[in-house]
Amino acid sequence: MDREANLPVAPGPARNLIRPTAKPPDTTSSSFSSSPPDFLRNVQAAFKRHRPLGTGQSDILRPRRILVPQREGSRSSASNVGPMLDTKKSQDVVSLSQGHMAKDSIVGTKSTATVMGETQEDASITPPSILGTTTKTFDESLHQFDARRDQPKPITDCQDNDPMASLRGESQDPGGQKKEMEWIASSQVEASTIVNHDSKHRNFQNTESEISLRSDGGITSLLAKRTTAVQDQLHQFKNFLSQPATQSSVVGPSCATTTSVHSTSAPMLNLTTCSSHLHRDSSSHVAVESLGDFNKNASSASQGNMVKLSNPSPKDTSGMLIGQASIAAKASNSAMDIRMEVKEYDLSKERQNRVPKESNAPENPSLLDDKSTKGYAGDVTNVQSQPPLSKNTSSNAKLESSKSEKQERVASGKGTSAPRKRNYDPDLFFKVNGKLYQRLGKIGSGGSSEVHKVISADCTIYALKKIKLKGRDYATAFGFCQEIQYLNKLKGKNNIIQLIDYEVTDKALLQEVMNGCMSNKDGRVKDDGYIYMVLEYGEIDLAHMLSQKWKEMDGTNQTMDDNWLRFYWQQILQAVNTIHEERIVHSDLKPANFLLVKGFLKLIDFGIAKAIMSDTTNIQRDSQVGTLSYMSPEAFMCNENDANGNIIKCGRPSDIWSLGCILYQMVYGRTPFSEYKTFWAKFKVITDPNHEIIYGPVPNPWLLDLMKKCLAWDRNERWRIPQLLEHPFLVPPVPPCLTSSQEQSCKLVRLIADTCASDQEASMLCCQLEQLLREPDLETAAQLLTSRDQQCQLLSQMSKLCFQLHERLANSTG
Ligand SMILES: Nc1ncnc2c1ncn2[C@@H]1O[C@H](COP(=O)(O)OP(=O)(O)OP(=O)(O)O)[C@@H](O)[C@H]1O
Repeated sequence: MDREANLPVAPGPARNLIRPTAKPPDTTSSSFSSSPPDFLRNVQAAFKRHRPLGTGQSDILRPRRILVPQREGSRSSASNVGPMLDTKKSQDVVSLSQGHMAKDSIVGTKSTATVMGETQEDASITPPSILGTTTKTFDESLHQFDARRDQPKPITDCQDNDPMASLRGESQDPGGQKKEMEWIASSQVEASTIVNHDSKHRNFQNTESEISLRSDGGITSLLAKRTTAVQDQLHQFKNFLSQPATQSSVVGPSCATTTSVHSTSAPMLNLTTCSSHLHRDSSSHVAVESLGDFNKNASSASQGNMVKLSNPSPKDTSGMLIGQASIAAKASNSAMDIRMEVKEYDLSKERQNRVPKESNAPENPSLLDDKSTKGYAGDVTNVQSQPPLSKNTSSNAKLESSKSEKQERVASGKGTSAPRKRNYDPDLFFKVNGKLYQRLGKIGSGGSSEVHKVISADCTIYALKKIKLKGRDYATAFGFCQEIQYLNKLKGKNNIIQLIDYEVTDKALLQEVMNGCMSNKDGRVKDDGYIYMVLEYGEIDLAHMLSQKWKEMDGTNQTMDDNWLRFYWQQILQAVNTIHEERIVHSDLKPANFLLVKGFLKLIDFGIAKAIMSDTTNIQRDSQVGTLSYMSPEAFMCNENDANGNIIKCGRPSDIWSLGCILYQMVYGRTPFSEYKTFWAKFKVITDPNHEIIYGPVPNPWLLDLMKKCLAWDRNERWRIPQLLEHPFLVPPVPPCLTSSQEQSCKLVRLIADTCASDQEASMLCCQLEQLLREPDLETAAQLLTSRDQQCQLLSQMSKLCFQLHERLANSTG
């Protein structure tokens, strides 16, 4: 299904827009300049873009993209949070290898991903700031823990009765009473591992673990036997938190909006998110709620399936109970619909509220530690710790992990005897250039990569793009590395997503890219190499913003608000202008590649961008690239000969066409060729110079003109961005003072328009006529008085419009 097909359709008459009629593709004619064999060759080559790993390789050095019929819908839906929706997944990304016949063809099928406000996973979590000293203190605490953990501890199998108890927040003390969990931080655990127990397949996308930090001094041991696994956890936290924190001031004292995740992505609440409740309902939902709601929810939580977590008092120095709880193996992936909610709360207020409540807590750390040690009778590991909230804050903390895989490892003794190769769990963390980033959930996956939401040690949320190199041919890997180059080049440009850090594990490959040459053109990357890119995090992409906007307007008579359009269109233009000025052609412009970061659109995904050589204004691509619905005619025919025998090249105008498609979609809720469903139909109609794009009526004729300026079939006729930025739609001309006769004429036309308001086409004609009367020519008004031709042209335009209007009205009344 077309990506745009997922978008809400603008109601035709209600919006006073004429929907372009779905014209069946003309299968008999094509303007494509190739001869028939060439045509076939092109088309076959077009299908060759998908190169699964391990297939035959090319000796031509080129970056390639693969056709992605359907992307995984990792972004879950919900209603109440600003969503980050993965509309992009539903798009066809097509790369057409030029001049190569391919046996295997991939039809540009479209995904059926729903895009209408369906996710809330990506609502940003804004953690509270952490003082550097806090981190240090926490680190010290971990050291203390490290010292103690080596001492033998009795292991009690207190969990066997109910392995879910911990997850649900039920600790089973000797009296059998359930205890509340006072403070929790959750981390991911492999749901699929839990469910399937497939030791080979360690796909942690569907996982979630919980690490809960308890300040409840009365909690008895739940998890004592997993001391070694706990050590792993602590090591990870220790490493994570001991990383230099440079940007903690970025985040404010209030933390976290709401996050909801389904099984494919499981964002975790980091330790510094302070306080939360973990709620798991009977249908396997896990929710983390704010402390602000703690009391409110206490009663319901105590009725079974809720784990409550709260921020310890700042003065409360306490021990850290660490353990792991296994998640019941009976849970299935499909049933594992994990939902975490972290609601914003005011940390200082929270502290004020909590202090009296916890006034009974021992203030002497040693006392508490002592008590903890005694109280848990060696069943648990106690750590005198200060939580990372403030330097005066500490907690009884209990870390729980429900990673059954790890438990197995620990149980089998491997965890303790095997030498530790890594000091972090790769399932919970990414390490880029020595810095750890904790996984919060998978944002999505592109044709070649997967992108994760992560949090750094200084509590900043980033997007981490991970590209697997193994098995890819070197040319492709080379292309991936080039994205880094472009992003480096675009550093500091505020309308381009910023690359914070990166690592290419295959250093030789990166070196070659940086040197601009590639020695190993043949062969595939054998080593288990990856590219990691730490990027600014975008909250929502334009595709989903659009779908939301249309959804809001659904059922109303409104048309797309001109000011909304102007606001974002200008940002889109400026972003693309930035790269064009740097002589970079993006080649895959589409709404999904514009991300909203702190209220402004930024351009992403330079995976197939190309630099324009200094001696030419166009680039000759080795492959044709883009996403079908936004691909320019020349992108389909790249490197072919045009009617004049010139080689067709893709340059900046190709991006302008894509921008025209985006604007069209912003105005009408669908792309210009959305009615042509198959690759073939699109190919044919887009490459046909005689095909007329149908524009529905719009209240502002400048808007119509703007779309036409971008979607001119002839690339030389398309406007460039500097012109577009000055277009009257963005910079409306001061309305001229009309003469009385002009005013009279306009009134007359408006009268006619009023009488035929239900006839959209007639309304549009009236609109255009009035525009001509008000300001005769959109482009050459200045020349009008001096050019007889222009005057004649204007008159003929007017008479043409009058004639059409006359015909229209005559037909409708007849
Ligand atoms: N910085 C970011 N912040 C938030 N989400 C991001 C970020 N970068 C990428 N994404 C999301 O991750 C997904 C894939 O990203 P991206 O487009 O960069 O990958 P790709 O492999 O190049 O995709 P494709 O080539 O298929 O367009 C998209 O859904 C995109 O919205």
